[in-house]
Amino acid sequence: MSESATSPELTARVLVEALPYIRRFRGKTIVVKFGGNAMIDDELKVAFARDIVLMRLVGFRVVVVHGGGPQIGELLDRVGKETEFIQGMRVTDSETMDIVEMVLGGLVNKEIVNLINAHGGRAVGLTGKDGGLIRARKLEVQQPGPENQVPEIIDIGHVGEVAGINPEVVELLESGEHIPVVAPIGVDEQGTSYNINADLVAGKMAEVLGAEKLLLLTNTPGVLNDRGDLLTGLSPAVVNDLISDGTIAGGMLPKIRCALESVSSGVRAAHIIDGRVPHAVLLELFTDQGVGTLIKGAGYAESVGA
Ligand SMILES: Nc1ncnc2c1ncn2[C@@H]1O[C@H](COP(=O)(O)OP(=O)(O)O)[C@@H](O)[C@H]1O
Ligand SMILES: CC(=O)N[C@@H](CCC(=O)OP(=O)(O)O)C(=O)O
Repeated sequence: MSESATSPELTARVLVEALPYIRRFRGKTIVVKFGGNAMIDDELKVAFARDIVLMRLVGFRVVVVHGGGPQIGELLDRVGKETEFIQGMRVTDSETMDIVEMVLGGLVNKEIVNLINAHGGRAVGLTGKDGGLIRARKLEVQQPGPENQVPEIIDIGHVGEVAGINPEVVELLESGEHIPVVAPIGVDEQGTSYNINADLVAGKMAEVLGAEKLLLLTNTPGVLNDRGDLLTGLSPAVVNDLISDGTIAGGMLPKIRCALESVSSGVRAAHIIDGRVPHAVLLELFTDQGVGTLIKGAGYAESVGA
């Protein structure tokens, strides 16, 4: 249905049907990760911004964490710098780190803030440096060697993982009904900057804030098997098998790992959903028509009445 194909009756029905979902999630924290690959279409970006504004206005405590991989790649390309990924992580030397910081903390962060504000929200952009939000440590990447040999640890530069999150600044913004928009850059005790995969930041943010839901928007319908079927209700054992046989690879690795970790640390549910579908966030939150891959945590309630 196109956005204009509505009638007053239909609008009223849709609003009434949304009521139980609004009651369920009002006052609860929803962390939404907006992936770089779902962020390249202007209309989708506007639909996303409107979804976020609506969520906040009906009383959900929404935190946006964004990526920007394709946008970083584009600028690196323009300046003639090659880039490489190892296990879904961008190898980041000092020069690349400067570009990452400019693109994520500058261009991408401010574009999202601007869009949300243009549609009536009150977004405030942050990197992990602001208010000491994200403490990082260098990520150790293990490259599996031949059988029975100790895996080799390889250095991929300024790539970090989350050592800690200080949620004070986010809580302060939320209490003023602002929408925090977080770029995945962290800093260690020495003040060194780190490029952190945005999925990892979103997962930890959801854990620390005790989120009801973690929504990871990406550019596929969810986790797919080797025949391209959508998989859902995945357990850690099944995920490990899918990683071992290479079905889950590349950018899906950090996504699925952080989804599993977040639900085992108290987040009620993590969803990997298709950000190319207009209003994917609203479809997930306000309807029973689950989209994408759902990973349930303890205490996940199946129905809105629960
Ligand atoms: N089993 C899988 N199911 C779905 N996507 C997969 C799978 N394994 C690898 N991928 C890849 O992971 C990509 C999503 O990760 P990524 O490109 O990092 O997205 P984002 O920019 O949204 O974080 C998909 O486009 C796909 O190419
Ligand atoms: C270490 C690492 O790989 N960092 C990512 C950060 C951005 C990101 O995660 O963007 P997407 O969500 O769009 O993939 C990068 O440099 O691309």
